[in-house]
Amino acid sequence: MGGRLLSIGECMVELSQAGEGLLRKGFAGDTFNTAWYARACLPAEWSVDYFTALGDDPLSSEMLTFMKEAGIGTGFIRRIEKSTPGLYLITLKNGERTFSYWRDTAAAKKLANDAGHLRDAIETADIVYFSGITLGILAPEAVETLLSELRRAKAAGGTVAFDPNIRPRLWPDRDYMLGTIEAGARAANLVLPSFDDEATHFGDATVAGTIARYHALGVENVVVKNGEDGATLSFGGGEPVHVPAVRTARLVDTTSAGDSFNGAFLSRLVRGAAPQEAAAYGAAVAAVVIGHHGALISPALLPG
Ligand SMILES: O=C(O)C(=O)C[C@H](O)[C@H](O)CO
Repeated sequence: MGGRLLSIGECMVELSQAGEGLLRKGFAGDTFNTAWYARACLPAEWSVDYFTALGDDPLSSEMLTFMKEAGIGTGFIRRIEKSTPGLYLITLKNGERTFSYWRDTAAAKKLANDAGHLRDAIETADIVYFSGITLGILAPEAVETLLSELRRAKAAGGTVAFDPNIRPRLWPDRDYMLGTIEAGARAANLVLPSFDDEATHFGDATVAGTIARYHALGVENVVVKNGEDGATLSFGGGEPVHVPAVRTARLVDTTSAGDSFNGAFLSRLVRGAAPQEAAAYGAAVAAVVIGHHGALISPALLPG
């Protein structure tokens, strides 16, 4: 049986290294990356839609075509006059990535300005996915609009999945950032944080500490990703389960490791796989993704 996954956030123009003095242009952004990997891993009976706002410029049109060609639904994407998409550049040091951004005026900042439009998209989805980056690019009123629609979906019995994906540069101050990430988690029933981010920003000493903190906020299901130390899952009050990472033969670029894990994990979970089995698949997909440059790799390279 099929269904519909909706991912909400910002897709940017991505510049990644392509040899001496050359940059490759791609399109990526955390929630879009997750949509991409979910699309690649789900059967055709499932649809995957992306929700954002784009400009009316040629690059926005190119991005839309790219999404459509990947089989991702673009029917809810609004175009905003005289706007352009954001852009980011990946700089690598031993495979570990750093990002530089040009996104302050991106059309995506207006994605949650229309509550009715958000509701139309969210109401018909079986699972909705968003991140701390989605919240970080929005004005406070728009954060509230988005979160209230997500709370509604959760109350109606839907799955709302959230990756805190903490990017301090997006936020005006630390307290607002942490408070808004917590509000995002409370609107969700599945949270997929990365331990290094949580340790750095929330001060968690252990993975168990991260799990306990999200359960204390009322989140039912928590999946903590911890790089090469694997993932720990705590579902519905059961005992936490550890799933090891899959070793990669060559580490090229860690961009999108967590996003691809999320997409592959959700693609199995929504079809009834046990969380542990879904996480093992997420780990296998992420291990392949970090062997290549940029956030998105060809679906043909992914394990089945
Ligand atoms: O950092 C961001 O805002 C991005 O969305 C860029 C990358 O694709 C993303 O961070 C990878 O997780």
